[in-house]
Parts: sequence; C-alpha cells; structure tokens
Amino acid sequence: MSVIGIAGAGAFGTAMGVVLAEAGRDVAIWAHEEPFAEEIRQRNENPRLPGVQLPPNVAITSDIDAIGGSELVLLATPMQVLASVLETYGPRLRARAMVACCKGVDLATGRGPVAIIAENCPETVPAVLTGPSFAADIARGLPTALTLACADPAMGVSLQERLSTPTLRLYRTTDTVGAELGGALKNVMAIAAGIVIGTGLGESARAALITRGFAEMQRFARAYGADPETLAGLSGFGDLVLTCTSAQSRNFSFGVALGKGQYFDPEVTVEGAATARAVAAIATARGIDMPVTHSVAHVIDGRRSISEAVKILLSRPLKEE
Ligand SMILES: NC(=O)c1ccc[n+]([C@@H]2O[C@H](COP(=O)([O-])OP(=O)(O)OC[C@H]3O[C@@H](n4cnc5c(N)ncnc54)[C@H](O)[C@@H]3O)[C@@H](O)[C@H]2O)c1
Ligand SMILES: O=P(O)(O)OC[C@H](O)CO
Repeated sequence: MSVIGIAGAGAFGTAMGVVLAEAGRDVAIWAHEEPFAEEIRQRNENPRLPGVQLPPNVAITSDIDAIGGSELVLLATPMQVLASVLETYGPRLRARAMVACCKGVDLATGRGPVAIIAENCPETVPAVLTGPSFAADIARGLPTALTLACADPAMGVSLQERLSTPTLRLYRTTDTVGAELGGALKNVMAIAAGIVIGTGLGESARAALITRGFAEMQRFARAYGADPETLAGLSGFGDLVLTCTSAQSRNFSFGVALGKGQYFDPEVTVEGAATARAVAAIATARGIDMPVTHSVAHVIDGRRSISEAVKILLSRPLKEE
C-alpha cells in the first residue's frame, strides 16, 4: 500500500498522521514552508500539537512531490487556503481519492471542499472526513468516531477501511453535502455559544442556542439537498455538541473572548469566523432564515454589538417549534 499523503501540517493533519502511523500505515505530511517542516523534524513534534512525538513512519516534507504519487491524500489545511493550495499544487497530486478534513465554506466563492477538489483535481474522487474530534484526543489514541462521506460507495468502503484504526472509528455515508455542511455550520454555532457563555447569559441560554442553531443548520443543509439524517449524526449534531460545550474548541473560545471583550490570538485557526460571513451572504441571497449566523457575522464584523444582536434574536416573532 502506498504512503498516505497529508497536505497541511497543522494540529489535525499531524494527529491523523500519528494515529494512522501507529496503526501501521506509512505517512508523509506536507508543510508548505520548509522552516516549519525543519522545526517539526528537529523536535520530532509539531508545535501546533504539543506533547505528541511523531512515530518513525511519519515523514515531514515541504516538497509537494513527496506526496504527489500517493493514492490517498488527506487535505488538512485551513478551509480558506484550500482553494489556493489546490490551484497551485493540485496538478502535481495524482491521488485516486482526496479526503477533505477542513471544516468550512470558502468565503471567496461560497463553495465547500468537495466542489473545490472537483474543480481543481477532476481525476480524483473527493471525500470528506468530519465529526466530533479534537486533534489532541485523536493523537493520544482516545476513542473517536467520525463520518467518512464519499459519493462513490465503493471508494467510501475502501477509505473507511484505510482510515479506521483501533481507536478511530469511521462511519460511512454517501451524503458529502450534509457531512461538509454539518462540520462547517457547527463552528458558527460554537462561536455563538461562546459569546453566550462569555457574556454570562447562562447555561440555559446556551442550550437554547444549540437547539435553535441546530434547526438553522438543518434548514441551510436542506436547501442544499442534504439528508437530514446526516445532520443528526456525528458530522452535524455530534460535532455541534462537542464544539459548543468544550473549552478545547478554538471557535468556542473565540466566542468566549468576544463575549468577555478579551484579546484573542489572531494566529489561532477559527474556521467559524469566515464561514459565518460566507453562510450569511449565501443565506441572504437564497432567502434562507439564518438568524444566529447573521448575528455572529455582524458581531465579528463589528456591525452590531453583542447586546444588540441578543436583543434582535430575542425579539423575533414567537412561533411554533
Ligand atoms: N484541530 C482540531 O482539533 C481539528 C479537528 C477536526 C478538524 N479540524 C479542521 O482541520 C483544518 C485544519 O485545522 P488545524 O487545527 O490542523 O489547523 P492549525 O491551526 O493547527 O494549523 C494550520 C496549518 O495549516 C497550514 N497552512 C496554513 N496556511 C497554509 C497554506 N497557505 N498552504 C498550505 N498550508 C497552510 C500550516 O502548516 C498550519 O500549520 C481546519 O479546517 C479544522 O477545522 C481541526
Ligand atoms: O477547535 P475547533 O473549534 O476548531 O474544533 C475542532 C474540531 O472541529 C472539533 O470537532
């Protein structure tokens, strides 16, 4: 079996590399900058995933051609750089399947990872790996369950087998739309949940936000033809619960900092911020009712204060659940 290629040397790509390598697969992780690749090699540890030593069968490279011949490539870059990475390097990747691990909607085009893969790498089968999982938990070998979505059923089975390990349990679906939207939208709701907690609105308000946020996620996904069952699974409801309730989540922590009026390190990856803007724009254009998403986008862009956003959400007309 050929080396599994991973494009993107962040916390998630590295965690996947570690868990797959410990299950006996050979892995090569591509970092886009050589000094960063060299730092990881020197320390045998990625500063984005501190405290995790790399097994010997994980190679770190800044040469894209080192993963160019891999039959299977995981795409683990942040969502907002995926399109430029594939525009630049896609022609040098000859993978039979590419599995997007990034969660979000591209702000420039409103597209998800599957459409971006399809446009730039038309010869490959696109797939999505998503669901409730912190990189640190995966890398430590803690039990984790994810959704593997691939429209090609046979390839889906093959990917499920190749990417499952004794601690990483993959469930399969052909609904790539539902899987990628669940992962994208839950990050927006996690920012909102963080704002609720950061401003001291309380646990009951957070439960209400999660529930109404989930209704909003389902509405948006339905408009794109997703299967509601997918949203109720790991990639939607499961990840929503994890991300809205854990201080480990960067999206949730960003929301808490916003709510408290505290500084938040701009170097930290917060996928829900750009996705809130992207989804709000699409929702307006397509007439999809997305009040929480609009509020998050407005607050992030400084167009509305948190107290104004809360007042607007609470003064919406009373209606049936
Ligand atoms: N960290 C997690 O727990 C976790 C879990 C599930 C999914 N994800 C998803 O995985 C994706 C990556 O997140 P992460 O946590 O690994 O991010 P990260 O912040 O840990 O690392 C991002 C990495 O992306 C790479 N990168 C940045 N700009 C790049 C560019 N222009 N070209 C190529 N590579 C570039 C860099 O190597 C950087 O280290 C996100 O979409 C995230 O939602 C993360
Ligand atoms: O730290 P976050 O908020 O990017 O969340 C990480 C994962 O997506 C949780 O499933």
